[in-house]
Parts: sequence; structure tokens; C-alpha cells
Amino acid sequence: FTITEPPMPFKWPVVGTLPDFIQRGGVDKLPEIYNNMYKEFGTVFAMSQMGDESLVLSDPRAYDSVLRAEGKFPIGGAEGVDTFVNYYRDNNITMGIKSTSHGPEWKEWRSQLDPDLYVAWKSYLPSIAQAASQISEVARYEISGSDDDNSSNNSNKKVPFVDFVSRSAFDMFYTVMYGESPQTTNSAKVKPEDIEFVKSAKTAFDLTGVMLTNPFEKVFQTDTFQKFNVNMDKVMEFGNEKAVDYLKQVRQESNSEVVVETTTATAASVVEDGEDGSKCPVQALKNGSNSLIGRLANKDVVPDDELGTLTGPMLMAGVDTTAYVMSWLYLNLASNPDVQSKLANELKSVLDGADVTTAEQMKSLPYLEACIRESHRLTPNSVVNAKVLEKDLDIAVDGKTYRAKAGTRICLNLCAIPWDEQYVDKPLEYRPERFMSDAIEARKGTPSEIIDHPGFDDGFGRGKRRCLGANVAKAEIIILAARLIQDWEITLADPTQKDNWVPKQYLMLKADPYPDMKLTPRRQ
Ligand code: HEM
Repeated sequence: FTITEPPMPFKWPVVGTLPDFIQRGGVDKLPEIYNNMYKEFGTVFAMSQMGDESLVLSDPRAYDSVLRAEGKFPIGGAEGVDTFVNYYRDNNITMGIKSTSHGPEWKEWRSQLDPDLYVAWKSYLPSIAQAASQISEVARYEISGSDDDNSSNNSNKKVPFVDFVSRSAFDMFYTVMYGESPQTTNSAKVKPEDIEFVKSAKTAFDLTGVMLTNPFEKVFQTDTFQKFNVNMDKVMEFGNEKAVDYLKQVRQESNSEVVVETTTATAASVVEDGEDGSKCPVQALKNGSNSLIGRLANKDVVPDDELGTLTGPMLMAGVDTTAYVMSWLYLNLASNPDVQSKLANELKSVLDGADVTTAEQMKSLPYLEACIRESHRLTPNSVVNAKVLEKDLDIAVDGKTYRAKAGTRICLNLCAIPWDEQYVDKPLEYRPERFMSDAIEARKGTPSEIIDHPGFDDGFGRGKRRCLGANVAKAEIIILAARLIQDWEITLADPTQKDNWVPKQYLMLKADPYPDMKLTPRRQ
């Protein structure tokens, strides 16, 4: 077979295709650029920015061949975020370093964590549901500053909706890690240091996005770079202190009260002990089975001092990511009241006010699942899914073969086929019905079935480096949406602001500006 050179914009010496990228609108127009280049060049095109080579594939079947070629230690998407990688190396954050490498140390790290997070996700559902219920209870008061919609006194206004969503993500994921919610969404209960953490994590995340898309910030160690480091220091310090305090507390408790075998553990943890093949040691930490850190400490697979370096990076990875996805979902639901009413009806008829606490309940909500899936199609949290090749690879697409060298970033373009009217009817409309089983069935055997390819399902990546928190994050998104939409009708505070935002690139895509929301009780 012959090797085809992928089409690409004009490539200059040193800067490569960067001038073309800037001319097309640069970072601020990222989704548009990837969509337009697909229209101009077709399902395969290349980009080259300052020596950073990318091959962009818009057909997920071609991306599958990259996944099939994954070796024992594939390079993870997180490794591409070199601001984090460098920070972890410079500051010797052991668990951060392991998570962003691709040798045996990554494998060891992953096998230490997978059983108690990726596999054991179901055991955390009841505590996530409890955190979600506490979040929903205070939602309207915290967002509008009043429990009375007719109150004209808005001076007490507290948290913008999008920040409330970030705090919700923190409350839920912290609950997974430590077994109870810090309730940062509740102004009467929040601890200032927890709010400080959410702010620092969010700032570090956003600044990472700025530096990734503008390498000069790093090279010249600008204010952005310094600010990033200060915020990362705060995140790591917080993580370390929390882990140390927690371990001290639970070890004291377990000394005074020895818990014998799993018979005293929660029902959920007993189920998971079977599922992941693990056994609680005889002298388990009290309540350890309710939280990720407790479970890891119980098993003694991660030394205590390494647990400290795990907490900061995990809270970072697990908070703003989930918040981005949830904020898109609520924006789509608020912008499409008919969809939201239909969702509220499904929730009422299936749950009748109850919380989602089991995997079976999660599966019994097809319309909610379709709302989340459609939100990812229309407003993905990232322009691409990406992998860096470990070795040279030939990729066959539509009868042509493209050769990609080791080190090339292979991207699956999420802003092309999912927005193409050739495959999707009225692609710019939010219509979850397209992902209901009858619609999926009707697409089978037609070109449109490509939008049901697993590569387009969610934003967690695929293959051996699929997101460690994928199952828990998905559960958090479903559980909180089920609770909030049962309790509240979420509408745009100012309906004229519908569609008055653009998707803007930070570390991921965010609606900018994110509109204010209004919550009205549903149960009255
Ligand atoms: C909706 C929320 C989330 C999204 C969209 C997301 C997305 C991603 C993506 C795209 C990757 C790279 C996958 C690849 O290399 O192919 C990743 C990796 C990772 N994520 Fe998430 N993530 C989310 C939530 C979380 C949570 C809750 C955690 C908490 C543990 C987490 C921890 C990680 C870690 C540790 C990795 C590196 C895994 C590895 O390289 O083996 N993420 N995530």
C-alpha cells in the first residue's frame, strides 16, 4: 500500500501551522476551527505547532486502530498537560508523578487505585446521594440569596450558579474520598479552607488551560505561571493536611475500637469486597470501607506518606472536570424547558422523590442518560480526545493509509461528525430523543449510526488510560441531576441570555459568560 500524506494548512519552518491557526481565530475559536478544518480537509488532517505534531481524525473507527495498537504502558492524555507533569516532578509529588508517567510505575499506581475506585464505584453511591441531597436542600437559597422568589431583596445574593456547581462537584468527590461531605455548598456549614481549596483548584485548572494554549506563559515564567504554582502549592498542602488528619483520626479510632472482619462493614462494601476480589484486613479502620482513602489505608497498599501526595492530585482531577460536564448539562436543560419538563416527568415516575442510590436506578432513567449523552454531543467538555503514540503507526481511513510517527498526538475530533447535518438532524439543537433506544435502533445500518460509536459516548477517554474516576464521575452527574431536577425547575435568570455565550477553552471548554440561573420549587 502507499502512504498518503495527510492534508494540512501551510507549514512554516519552526512555527509550523501556527500562523494558520492564529489566522483562523486561535484558542478563542477552538471548536469552530476543528469543525471548519473537518469541512475543508475531510476526516483526516494534520497540524504542527512549534514542533508539536498532531493528526486529527474525525472518524472514531479510525481512532479505534490507535487504541488497538496500545502497548503495555500507553501514554496517558493527562501526560499531555505538562504544566501538571512539571509541577509534580519539580515538587516530588510521588502519586502525581506516577499518574502522569507511562512505565511500570504508572501500572503499579493504577492497580493500587483501580479496585477501590474504578471497580468499586457502586459502593459510593449512597454517600454521593446523601451529599447530593444536602446540596439540593440549600441550592435555591445559596444561588438566589433568598428562599422566597418574590423577594426583591437580592443584596444577599451569594454564589453564581456555575460556582455552586463546582462546589457541588467538590462536595461529592470529597465524600467519595473521605466518606462525608464538607458541605461547601452550604454557607452556614462551609469551612473557609475548603472554599479556598475549591478556588485554588479551579484557578490552577483554568491557568493550566491558558498556559497549554500559550506556551510563552511558561517559557517566560509570567505572572500566570507564578500564580499557577501558588495555587498548586495550596492544593497540595490542603490535600496533604487532609490525608494526615484523616489517617490520624481513623487510626486513633481503630486503636480504641477494633473492627472485626467485613461483617461490621456496610452492605455496599460487602458487595464490593466480592466484586474486586479484595478482602478487608481483620483490623480494619473504623468506617474505612466507606471512603476511598479509608479503603486504601485499610489494605495498606499505599503507604501513609504517599496517601498525602495522592489526595491533592486526585481532588484536582476529580472536581473541576465533573463541574465542567455538569455545568453544560444544566445550561442545556435550562435553555430547553420542554426537555427539562420531560426529564422531570421521567424522574417523578421512576423515582417518585427518592434519591438514586443504586446502579439499577441509574439504568432505569434512559431519558436522563440521553440528556447527558446529548449534552456531550452538542457541548463536549473538550474539543478532542487525544492520545500520544508510543511507536510509529499506520492508520487506514477510507482506503488510504496515513503514517504517524511515535510522539504524534492523535486526536479524535468531537466537533466534526457529531455536529454534521449529514449524520445528525438539526445538529445545533439539543434533542436528547436522538439517544433514546428507538432512535438508536432506527439509525442502525445507516451512515448516521456513526454517532452511536463508543468513541462519542463520553469525555472520559478510552483504552487502558481511560479516566480512573469515570464511573464515579458519571454516577455523581446522574445522582445530582436526578436530585436537583426533582426538587427544582432550573431556568435562565434572564431568558434573553439564551445562547448568549460562546464555548471558551480553559483546560476544557466552558460556556463564557455562564448565565445566571433561577431555581423554582417543583414539589409545590
Ligand atoms: C466528568 C468528569 C471527568 C472527565 C470528563 C475526565 C476526563 C478524563 C480524560 C479525558 C482523561 C484522559 C484519558 C486518556 O488518557 O485517554 C482522564 C484521566 C484521568 N482522570 Fe479523569 N475525568 C473526569 C473525572 C475524574 C475524576 C472524578 C477523577 C478522580 C479520581 C479523575 C481522575 C483521573 C485520573 C487520575 C486520570 C489519569 C488516568 C491514567 O492516565 O491512567 N477524573 N480523565
